[in-house]
Amino acid sequence: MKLVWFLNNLRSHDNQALTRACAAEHGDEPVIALYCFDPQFFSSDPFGFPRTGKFRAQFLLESLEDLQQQLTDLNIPLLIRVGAPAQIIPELVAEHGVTELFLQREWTRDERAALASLRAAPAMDAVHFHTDYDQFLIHPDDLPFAEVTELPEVFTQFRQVVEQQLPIRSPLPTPKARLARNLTAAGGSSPLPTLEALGLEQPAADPRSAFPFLGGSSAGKQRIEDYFWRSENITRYKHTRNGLIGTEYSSKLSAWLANGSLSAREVYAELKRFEREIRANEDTYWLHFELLWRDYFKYISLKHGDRLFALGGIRAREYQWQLDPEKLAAWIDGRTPYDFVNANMREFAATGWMSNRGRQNVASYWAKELQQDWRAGAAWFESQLIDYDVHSNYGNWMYNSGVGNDPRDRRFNIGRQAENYDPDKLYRKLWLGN
Ligand SMILES: Cc1cc2nc3c(=O)[nH]c(=O)nc-3n(C[C@H](O)[C@H](O)[C@H](O)COP(=O)(O)OP(=O)(O)OC[C@H]3O[C@@H](n4cnc5c(N)ncnc54)[C@H](O)[C@@H]3O)c2cc1C
Repeated sequence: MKLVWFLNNLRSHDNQALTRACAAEHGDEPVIALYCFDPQFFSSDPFGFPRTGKFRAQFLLESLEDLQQQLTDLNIPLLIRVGAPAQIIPELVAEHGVTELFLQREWTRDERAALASLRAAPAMDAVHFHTDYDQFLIHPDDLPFAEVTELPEVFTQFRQVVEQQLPIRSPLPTPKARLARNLTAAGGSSPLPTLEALGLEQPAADPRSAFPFLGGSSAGKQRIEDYFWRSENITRYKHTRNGLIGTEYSSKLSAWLANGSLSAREVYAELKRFEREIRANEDTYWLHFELLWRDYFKYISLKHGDRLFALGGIRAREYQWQLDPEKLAAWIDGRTPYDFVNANMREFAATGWMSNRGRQNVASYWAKELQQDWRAGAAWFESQLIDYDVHSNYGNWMYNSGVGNDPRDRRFNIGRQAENYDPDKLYRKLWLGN
């Protein structure tokens, strides 16, 4: 029996692990799928925040429900388990005679540790692991560097190299459906846990939210349909992307990309099709540009490993960091001297979403103006963000805190940012009232 262990690749299309497991050379051998709610990602972090908060947990449950339906259409059961993979997977191996395991390759600290514990389980000795990088736009094997250590530290240099020389692989098709009897292999699909069972409360819907979308590939594809093809707002993207209010100022694709219900390759392929069939302009190009930022932070994390989480960051810079619990609470609650910071933090607390402009400002305020431990800010984001992605979150936090890859080491003038991006105070009024 073959087991596909789903991580942040929650889709049945353009999925290397699933495609390999279903490949013809393996014949009709049963294929089963698994998602593990790993308790380490639902525990409290060192700053006391739940590592996965209610907004992302809700989005994850919706994504899994959608994935389970997609896999059912392929006659593949999706088993759901709550527990450490190093315990759950060996049990499945022993019970069902699993001989091959297929998964997306991850490299960050906690994901590596989970995999190392799994490999160490005696039951796994006879299991063949197949791992593939599947979260990038540009596959690591296609990079023109012999070693990851040769990757440029500055985004522009990275972009110039990858943009000019490199192919972007086409998305893989969804595998063919298996025989109907495969659907009941290993006892068939299992129900999802509730939010309450995960120790979280149901988030209240806020009508002001800029991210009112559901999780899952179906909703992600619908968002591409709406943002690209129906409204054609993608043709205005570069001019609207610094907006603060509503669903349309930016693509909002990040949350589906983060848990892999959409792949970066498929977004890119759809963008290229739109450019061929409707229009290509500077705005449509800019989405490609931003997807390269996403890849860049993944490569920076691949290059620097656990330095991603170090106080001195990848630059090993020494600042006089402090951590004042009252300042942390005031920042989180939106009670700072800056109404622009407060509006963003209130939006974040109420919805799990914040614009890129907001994220830059509140991070700069926390780390550069207050000089508070940037990792506490990053941890609050990790807890709260619907679109949390370990590479993008810690990479951007380092960048904005002066310990990452910003060659100019900028500090935001928050008063001026508020005037430029919220000149009529509409955004601040929306979240703070009058
Ligand atoms: C402090 C801080 C923390 C952040 N944490 C995360 C995070 O955990 N997860 C996350 O996906 N993004 C993170 N970002 C990056 C960025 O803010 C979001 O990707 C973006 O706001 C998501 O909205 P969108 O999908 O509408 O983006 P768009 O503007 O429509 O961009 C399209 C896509 O490009 C990628 N992208 C855009 N900007 C960036 C960027 N600066 N870094 C990496 N990728 C980018 C995203 O995948 C995004 O979906 C963070 C930024 C900051 C300043």
